[in-house]
Amino acid sequence: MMIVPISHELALKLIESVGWHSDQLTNLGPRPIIGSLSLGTTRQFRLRRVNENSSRTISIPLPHNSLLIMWPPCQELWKHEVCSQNVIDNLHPISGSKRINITFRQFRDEYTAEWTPKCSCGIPCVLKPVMRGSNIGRYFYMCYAAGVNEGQKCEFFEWLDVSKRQIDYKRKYGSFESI
Ligand SMILES: O=C(O)CCC(=O)C(=O)O
Ligand SMILES: [Fe+2]
Repeated sequence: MMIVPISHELALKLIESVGWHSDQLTNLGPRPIIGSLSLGTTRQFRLRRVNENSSRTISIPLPHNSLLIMWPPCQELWKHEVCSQNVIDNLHPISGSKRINITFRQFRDEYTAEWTPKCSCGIPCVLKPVMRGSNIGRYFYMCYAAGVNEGQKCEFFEWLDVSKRQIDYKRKYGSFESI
């Protein structure tokens, strides 16, 4: 059983489709667990590896009342999408062609905006995993623009020290809820 504290985010959305992405780690922290409850019409949830050029994908149908859990390191190693679909032959008796998605995410206390460094452009950085080489498994902060728009970025770089972040948080606020 997993108890979800009320500080955690519940996002309720009408999701027809969402393109290839990994969920941003910046406010979740490394290795998040993300739950996605589907209601209404069935959609295909597709996964592909971040670093593979091949078009190989895994497809998982998300029928009414199903709970998909993205365990770590899903966000680090995989991208996901929810495909739009021809709904003529896939109507739910109540919602028809509509799908409602409730996403459960834990926004960890020590990864709020307060703890996110700002890059040389003056905007909060994004948190990224190292995907190859000797530092694989570590995380670093980089310019937000570099993450979304290669070429228009500053060169800001800062390692995340997970243990130090937890210690700093405890020192400042005295308690630690998100372990
Ligand atoms: O609709 C879903 O099941 C997943 C939605 C999603 O990937 C997201 O909100 O980041
Ligand atoms: Fe997502």
